[in-house]
Amino acid sequence: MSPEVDGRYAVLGAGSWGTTFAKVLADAGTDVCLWARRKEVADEIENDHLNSEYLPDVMLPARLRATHDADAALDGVTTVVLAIPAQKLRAHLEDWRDQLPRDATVVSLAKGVEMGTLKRMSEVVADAGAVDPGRIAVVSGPNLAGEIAAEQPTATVVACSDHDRAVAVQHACSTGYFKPYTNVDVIGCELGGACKNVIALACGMAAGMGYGDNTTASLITRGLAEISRLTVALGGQALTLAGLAGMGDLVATCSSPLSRNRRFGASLGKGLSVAEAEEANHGQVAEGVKSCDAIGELARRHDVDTPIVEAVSRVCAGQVSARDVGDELINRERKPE
Ligand SMILES: NC(=O)C1=CN([C@@H]2O[C@H](COP(=O)(O)OP(=O)(O)OC[C@H]3O[C@@H](n4cnc5c(N)ncnc54)[C@H](O)[C@@H]3O)[C@@H](O)[C@H]2O)C=CC1
Ligand SMILES: O=C(CO)COP(=O)(O)O
Repeated sequence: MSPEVDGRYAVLGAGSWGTTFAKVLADAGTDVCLWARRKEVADEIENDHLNSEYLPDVMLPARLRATHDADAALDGVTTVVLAIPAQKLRAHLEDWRDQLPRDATVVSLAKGVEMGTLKRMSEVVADAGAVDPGRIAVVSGPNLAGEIAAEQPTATVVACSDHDRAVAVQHACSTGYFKPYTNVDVIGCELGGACKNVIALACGMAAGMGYGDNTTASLITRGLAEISRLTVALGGQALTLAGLAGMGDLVATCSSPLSRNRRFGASLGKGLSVAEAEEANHGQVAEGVKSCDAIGELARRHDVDTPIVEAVSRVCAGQVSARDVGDELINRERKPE
């Protein structure tokens, strides 16, 4: 049975994207409660309609409720939205598994691949949360939280193998500034979101070294080729990557100074160490730094060539400088496009 379009939502995770997505839901008229790991963050959102740490300039809608109590947030919901960093999702889901309502749609916002298991986020949700894959949706697209929180027009993709569930989430998060499309290709949408973070690191490195738009465009386009090959090898659709969750997100993340992954790469390109780059990102997550190894390993296991991902992994592991790896990439074997 498909859920009600106007059901109750819990958003778990009150960082930049969780808070912004909860605002989108509230603005769409959806009944939504946001769970924050820290009590003071929940209290500030509930009482002052502000998340000063992640979105200091944004007044949140009064109808958006917040709590530090996950049980209270999950009570009676039809849809659970997970806005936790990729590598932390499993541990949280194991805690929440028994509280997830049996028929609820579970939506993953995270863009990553789990280290060690090499699982996509929907696979982690199925596994750690004991959720049937037909109930799992992902939201992915060119969605820099700060711009959406400022109500700048943006499109996205809600992907679920159960089209009715995708449509229900689409309706619940449609506003005058946020336009969701549906797709049934969960694999393609997830890989688009996870892999573009790694390509954004590469673009950041190039920018940090002083290179301009030709280098960025070359990395975006060859990155898209890597992501498309991997997606097809894993059973997704190449065409998905021509859409919002592929090219769309690559363009936004690889070009924007707001992207944490691009900023992290720029720090490395300027010669900072990984630890220094982390500090420069003020503790905010740059998912590609962790996911790059898992994506590279996934590609090797499926015999897919991903030279940019491999290059980024080696820089993030401190094995080689961004400049040396750039030279290696440009001097690779010449071949047809
Ligand atoms: N910020 C953005 O523009 C977008 C982010 N995403 C994805 O959404 C996911 C969440 O990202 P953001 O909200 O931006 O991250 P963030 O760094 O802004 O916030 C992370 C949130 O997770 C919470 N959290 C819960 N358990 C945690 C733990 N064990 N360790 C660390 N943090 C924990 C933090 O308290 C915080 O509220 C990521 O996978 C990211 O790639 C996707 C689209 C846009
Ligand atoms: O996923 C994002 C935009 O779509 C956010 O990118 P960053 O995590 O690099 O900021």
